[in-house]
Amino acid sequence: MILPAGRVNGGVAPPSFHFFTTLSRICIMGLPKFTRPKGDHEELSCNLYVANCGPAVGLTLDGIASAFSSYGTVKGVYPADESGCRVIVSYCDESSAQSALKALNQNPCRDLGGRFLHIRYSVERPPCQVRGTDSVQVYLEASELNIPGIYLIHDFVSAQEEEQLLAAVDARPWHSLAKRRVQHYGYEFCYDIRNVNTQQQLGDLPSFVECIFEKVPLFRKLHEAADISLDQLTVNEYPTGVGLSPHIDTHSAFEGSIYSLSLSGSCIMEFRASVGDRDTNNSDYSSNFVRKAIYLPPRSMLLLSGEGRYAWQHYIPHHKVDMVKNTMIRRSSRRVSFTFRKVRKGPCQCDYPEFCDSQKEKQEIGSH
Ligand SMILES: O=C(O)CCC(=O)C(=O)O
Ligand SMILES: [Fe+2]
Repeated sequence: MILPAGRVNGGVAPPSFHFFTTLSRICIMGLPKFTRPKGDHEELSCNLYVANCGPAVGLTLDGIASAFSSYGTVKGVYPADESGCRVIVSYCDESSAQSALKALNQNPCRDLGGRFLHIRYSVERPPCQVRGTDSVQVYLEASELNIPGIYLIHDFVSAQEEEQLLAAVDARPWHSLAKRRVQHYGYEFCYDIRNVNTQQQLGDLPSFVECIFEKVPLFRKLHEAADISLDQLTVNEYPTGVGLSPHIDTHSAFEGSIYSLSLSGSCIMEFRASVGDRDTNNSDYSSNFVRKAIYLPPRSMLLLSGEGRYAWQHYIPHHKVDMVKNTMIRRSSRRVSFTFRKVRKGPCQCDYPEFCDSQKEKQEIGSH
């Protein structure tokens, strides 16, 4: 089923929705109006910045509000950022905030399971940040992204198929990378050269992926080249909060269509493309890039093709909580993705030479 805009995960609340809140009252573009003070600034305020506290450490915003209400009337509790472990507690008056800070800062909080809180008076976020320099609009539908060649189908596999696919990979050996685990089928992907060794075939893709292949033609309605034969599979297992650095899958390694199925947990995937002059000394994610993001719920299948595959970098931010349409979605204990690709046998001849290692190589040889 392809999901209509405005619903998350088929309208069914995933477990992480226990931890969501509406931020629109105090947020602009997803960033709260109040933030952590810089240095040792200690000016009395009705708003407290509370660290080591929030949905990512198992506390609900309601539970936090209730614990802080012992010291005065709490107007609201809001995520301070996307980490899920820092909140703003807003009181009606400064004296309540002062009492709470004195009682709870660096002390175990009995009403929050004995948790040690780190509390400061909060300050107003500078106006440039309130405008949201680091926030990026997260869409639910690929069509809203407006990047040619990117498609998403929700509920691509059933909950039962998801369970079977996870059981199948969990019964096989994982290979540990620094922050996540992987399995490779068909051909091994070598991270040091960001390419595959085409001389070394690992065998056919395993039979447990047949239920996925049967449904790939569903993409034909969206994209005419959808029935390409895929021969390489990388399974990634990301623990909570682990993401993936910005990259374009090497053109010379894989052909045009890349499919990625999300299982077990959700994440947001961001896309970025450089605009104007690129400042090579500035590696800041938000500088000189146009950025867009899409929410990938469990059981959804993403297709990267054309411009979206060849010219846009994709990556998964390292967040424990994703902000989606003013809703906080806590990442679950793991996300497992199945990325299917077709190994390229000759050089890439795409229309994006600027991003193409095959065509750059040719230019370099030509200029010698
Ligand atoms: O986990 C995903 O969905 C994406 C993986 C990916 O981009 C890659 O392996 O190149
Ligand atoms: Fe990728």
